[in-house]
Amino acid sequence: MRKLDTKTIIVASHNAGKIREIAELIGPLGFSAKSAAELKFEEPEETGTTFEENAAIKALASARASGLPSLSDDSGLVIDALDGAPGVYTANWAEREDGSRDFQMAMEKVEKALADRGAIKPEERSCRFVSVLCLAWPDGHTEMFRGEVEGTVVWPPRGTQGFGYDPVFQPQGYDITFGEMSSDQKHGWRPGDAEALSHRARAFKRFVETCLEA
Ligand SMILES: O=c1nc[nH]c2c1ncn2[C@H]1C[C@H](O)[C@@H](COP(=O)(O)OP(=O)(O)OP(=O)(O)O)O1
Ligand SMILES: [Mg+2]
Repeated sequence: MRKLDTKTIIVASHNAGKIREIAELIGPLGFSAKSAAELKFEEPEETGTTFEENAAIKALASARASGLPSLSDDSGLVIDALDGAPGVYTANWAEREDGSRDFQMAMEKVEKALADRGAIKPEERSCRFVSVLCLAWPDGHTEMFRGEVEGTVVWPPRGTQGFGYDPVFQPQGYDITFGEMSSDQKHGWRPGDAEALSHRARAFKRFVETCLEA
């Protein structure tokens, strides 16, 4: 296992919501973070069939382009009643013909798929958000960190905070969705805390414990 040996890190993402969340998580740790989007790096094709493969593709592309350690996130919503869909294809479900994204449409697709399967009761709508963070170095070394948070798909969508599918995801043990949470609440973690809430904060906590702490 390799420790992070620079104070500059590239966030290997083009998703503004994710970049903001990773910047919030990393901020208190004293790193300067720049994103692949800001640096105008080309988006690599996500040809993998697992979160790990896609996370590695993105982190390695950014590490090679920048010459700096790069942290990617590959994430998605895994719904039991849909046999794990949309899973690694969570972003694709939001894609329109012209390549732009529409998450309102994506959430409606999810709801239609669940209704078609007769999944109406909360216990029939169990799901989890998964985040795999990959830290890659320019020499090709990688470290992976996975975080998951269990929850339920709710309908209609609630809340205007967060991004993506947040308005339809209600984490287990809460009566509000990620869309109704402040980002601090959604992370549920600050450096030193023993627990985190979101999939991304849970994976990030592992990254901190593995690559930053002595
Ligand atoms: O906390 C989250 N709250 C709501 N929705 C989320 C979250 N985390 C992932 N998601 C959904 C939306 C995203 O579009 C897709 C991941 O797709 P994924 O390919 O990993 O990310 P992306 O294409 O949006 O950005 P990029 O690949 O440049 O990092 O799952
Ligand atoms: Mg992507």
